[in-house]
Amino acid sequence: MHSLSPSPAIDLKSITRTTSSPGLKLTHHRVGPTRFVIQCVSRYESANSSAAAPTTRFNIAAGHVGGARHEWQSACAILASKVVSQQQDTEKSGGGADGLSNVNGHPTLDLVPIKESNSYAPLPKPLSIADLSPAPMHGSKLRVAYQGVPGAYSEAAAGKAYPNCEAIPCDQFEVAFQAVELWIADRAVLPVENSLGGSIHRNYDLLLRYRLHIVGEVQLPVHHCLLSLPGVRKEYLTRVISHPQALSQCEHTLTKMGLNVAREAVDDTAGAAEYIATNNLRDTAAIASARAAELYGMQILADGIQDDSGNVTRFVMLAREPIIPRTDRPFKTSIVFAHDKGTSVLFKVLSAFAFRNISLTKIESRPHRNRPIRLVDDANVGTAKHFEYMFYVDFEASLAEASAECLGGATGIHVFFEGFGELSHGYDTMDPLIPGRLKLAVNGTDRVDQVLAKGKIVPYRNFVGP
Ligand SMILES: O=C(O)C(=O)C[C@]1(C(=O)O)C=C[C@@H](O)C=C1
Repeated sequence: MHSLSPSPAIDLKSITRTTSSPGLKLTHHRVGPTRFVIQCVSRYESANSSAAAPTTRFNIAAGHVGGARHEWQSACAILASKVVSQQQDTEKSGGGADGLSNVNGHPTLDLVPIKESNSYAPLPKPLSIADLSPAPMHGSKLRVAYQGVPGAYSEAAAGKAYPNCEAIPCDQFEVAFQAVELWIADRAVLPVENSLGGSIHRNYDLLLRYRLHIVGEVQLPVHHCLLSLPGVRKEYLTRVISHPQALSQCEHTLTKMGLNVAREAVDDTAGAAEYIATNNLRDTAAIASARAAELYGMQILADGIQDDSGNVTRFVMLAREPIIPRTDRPFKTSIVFAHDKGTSVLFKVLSAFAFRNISLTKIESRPHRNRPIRLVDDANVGTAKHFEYMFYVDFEASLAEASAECLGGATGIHVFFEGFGELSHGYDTMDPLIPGRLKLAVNGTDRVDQVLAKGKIVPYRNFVGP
């Protein structure tokens, strides 16, 4: 599996255009093969080095839920100035233009002409009021980032969440977060859990690192197919590749089909199909959607191979701005907290919800990044007694409702965040209280708002079923 770790910051480096893989034989022409690739530098933040680490490709093929590629080009207007300034930095530092003008063998998309070193650098385009509105910046379509390539379930989820949007594929979850933060995309739609495979922890962790807000959710029934190159029979297969969630969602069915062959994890389901088509692999099958079969010229060897016909994935819709909590319709709210007394007081915290008749719809725990282990002998040193966690809780109430608003105040328990990771990317604990931040009280005496501004709250839009 291709992943970024540990938590690199990604800077835009260049924008290039590629054409479809030469080996790929498409049997149709629905998807134009041009793809824009934003190349990023992953800056690994270690104590002794801020050196640029290996580059990360940021794939953006425009508009597969709708929208034309040239619109994407204009959508990059603001980014273009950043690209150019970074190019010039590189040139100044002796890096030359090679790495930028020829990335992975692909010619650069010259969005902005590169000037001679003695000419004026292009000034950044000033933001206009339109740039600051939550509406799409360029053109009429909302641009929605998702992880994967066209044909991925996440692309379908983006289309379900925002019909007629321009879906923007990203090669990693983190890139989708970055795309929204950098205004390349207006929204991101990312999976957080599946009814068979469980939570997608990576996205829970990323929610804490980035300043995006959950503004809604969609549920997508996931119907898997087993795909191979045309003419390939099941008996020829030595390997099945797919996204790890998809592999786990089909495990029993594959075994029942007698496919006791190697399983290999790749970044996304449709990417697995694309990989097989590109490399003409006749011994490998992919688990992916029927749409991926169509896009990459694959045959469907078996349909509906998920272990449970009710296989559903829940995706969150992310935006730069939170929605304002209201009471005119049912709301769902999501919070994440750690407790200074540790995990042992979890029951007390949760009882605050029970006392107010607020239903919890999900609780998820993740390791506490800053204090993963609590030492609890007399001096609070010595033997590790238990692990510490952060808790993600979804509950059915709007923060505008009195019951939820006074939630923290009534717990009498000090619930707070201790800065998570890089504050520049995560939540600034010194931020003033803004709508959408949890108001939790501290033992009745402290200034509630100030302390509770440390809590992160991400309200959902009204929850509507699948
Ligand atoms: O690979 C894809 O097609 C995805 O959209 C990713 C993903 C996931 O991350 O869980 C989404 C839905 C399915 O459950 C399987 C995979």
